[in-house]
Amino acid sequence: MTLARGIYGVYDRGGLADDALAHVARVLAEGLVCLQYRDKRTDAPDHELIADLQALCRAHDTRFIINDDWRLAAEVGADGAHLGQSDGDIAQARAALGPAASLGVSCQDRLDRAQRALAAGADHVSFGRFFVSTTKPDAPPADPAVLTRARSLGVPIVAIGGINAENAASLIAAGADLVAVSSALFAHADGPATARRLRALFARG
Ligand SMILES: Cc1ncc(COP(=O)(O)OP(=O)(O)O)c(N)n1
Ligand SMILES: Cc1ncsc1CCOP(=O)(O)O
Ligand SMILES: [Mg+2]
Repeated sequence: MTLARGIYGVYDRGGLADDALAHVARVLAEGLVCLQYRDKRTDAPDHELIADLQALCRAHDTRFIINDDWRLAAEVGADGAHLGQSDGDIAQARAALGPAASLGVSCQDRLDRAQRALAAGADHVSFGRFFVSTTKPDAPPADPAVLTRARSLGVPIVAIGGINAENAASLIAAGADLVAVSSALFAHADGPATARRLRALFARG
């Protein structure tokens, strides 16, 4: 299913003091296209938390996406998965998740990676990081010009990395259809206000 333009939330387990579901609900109430569950702390998925997040997403008409592990995404009936360059086989993921699933792939600043991902079955591609990220400090930097070049691919383009309400406009202007945001939404008390401001950027067209 094609992702609409807007906010792509990344709920990162490691960045949160606790699993503040009430905060997540307030952010979702501002209108997110999708929410990714990302947990780099353990290989053992927290099924209770996943179920809670999934239920919140359903209630807010937000697609629920699992990072790294397409098997887990299939097992819990998520709406999709996000795979990095070494997170498994994209064609296998598409076959397991079905044609309606949202399947995204990280391409850093490489259009050739995006082309390969789309040929293998991805339906959207992600570039970045564009700004310094506390969530993934070692992510390699990318130039926003890649977003403009990626428009030629004709699929939803996601930008990620250190994005907040102050710096997102430049990435949207460069060609991003979605901004993937973690800490500015989920590790700060003003996350709901940030979501409101980000949405307003997309409403401008
Ligand atoms: C929307 C989105 N884009 C990129 C990433 C990064 O994925 P990856 O390169 O596999 O790194 P990890 O997030 O797994 O550390 C992402 N998660 N989401
Ligand atoms: C997963 C990931 N991949 C590149 S940057 C990043 C982290 C995004 O989180 P934040 O919005 O807090 O920088
Ligand atoms: Mg990954």
